[in-house]
Amino acid sequence: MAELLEVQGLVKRFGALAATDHASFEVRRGEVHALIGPNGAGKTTLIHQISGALRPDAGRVMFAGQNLTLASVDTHVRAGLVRSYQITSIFKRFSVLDNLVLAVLARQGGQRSAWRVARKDHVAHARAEALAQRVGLTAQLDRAAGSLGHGEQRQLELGLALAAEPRLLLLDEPMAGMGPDESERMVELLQLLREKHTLLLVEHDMAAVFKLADRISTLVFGRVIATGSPDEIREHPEVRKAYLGDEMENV
Ligand SMILES: Nc1ncnc2c1ncn2[C@@H]1O[C@H](COP(=O)(O)OP(=O)(O)OP(=O)(O)O)[C@@H](O)[C@H]1O
Repeated sequence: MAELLEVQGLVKRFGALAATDHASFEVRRGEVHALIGPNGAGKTTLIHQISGALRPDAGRVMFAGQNLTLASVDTHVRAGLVRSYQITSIFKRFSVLDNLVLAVLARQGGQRSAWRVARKDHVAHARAEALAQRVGLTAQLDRAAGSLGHGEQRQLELGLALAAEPRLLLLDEPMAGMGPDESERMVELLQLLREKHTLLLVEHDMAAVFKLADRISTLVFGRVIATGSPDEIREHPEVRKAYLGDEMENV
């Protein structure tokens, strides 16, 4: 089966407002899938439901054949569905290396004997260094995480998410608050990550989305009105009308 994630008719109501209103789309194994839409369309609410942070009122989340609709965030992470960009997960006074080591150890779970702990520590350090290299932070290993620039902190968050060995990585606005250089570096990094991971990203930076995505889903008023290739989405009359008029001029 090509689909890794199937989002089926997700509904989330806040009082009278349906923030997601029977939203459905699928993410295929190995693709970069972008979720776009105007402010308030329900993108974050949808990502929260997919990652397990928010319980849907109706609908289903199927991941690799497993029904995760009502499962906890931990269960999602164990299944390989991991959300990045949780700035709180960085220990700002700890070094980059220590942050990554902790993330690797958290993934490995508890072991008892001192010999095992020592051996695990050695392996964890090696993994942490490899992760730092994957996210472009090898030169920053000993720096306190809180002293990193904004873009570098986002790189570290990616490294922390990768420590969980995700099959699907959810990225909520990875370019937010970045200048053009930092954005470009993040696009390059995501291009590298796509070789090993399926990515689902919510992003307002349309240049980045159209550069990276294999397929794009457009959310308007809580519903997915179109899913398609970048060319199909660019030309889609409803998408242009609802969202992309101004945003699309340069893509
Ligand atoms: N906890 C909440 N309680 C009440 N209303 C909420 C809550 N969370 C979101 N909403 C509302 O649900 C709608 C969808 O919000 P959401 O943040 O999911 O949209 P979004 O597409 O991510 O927007 P943006 O692009 O601006 O981040 C909005 O009208 C928002 O005000």
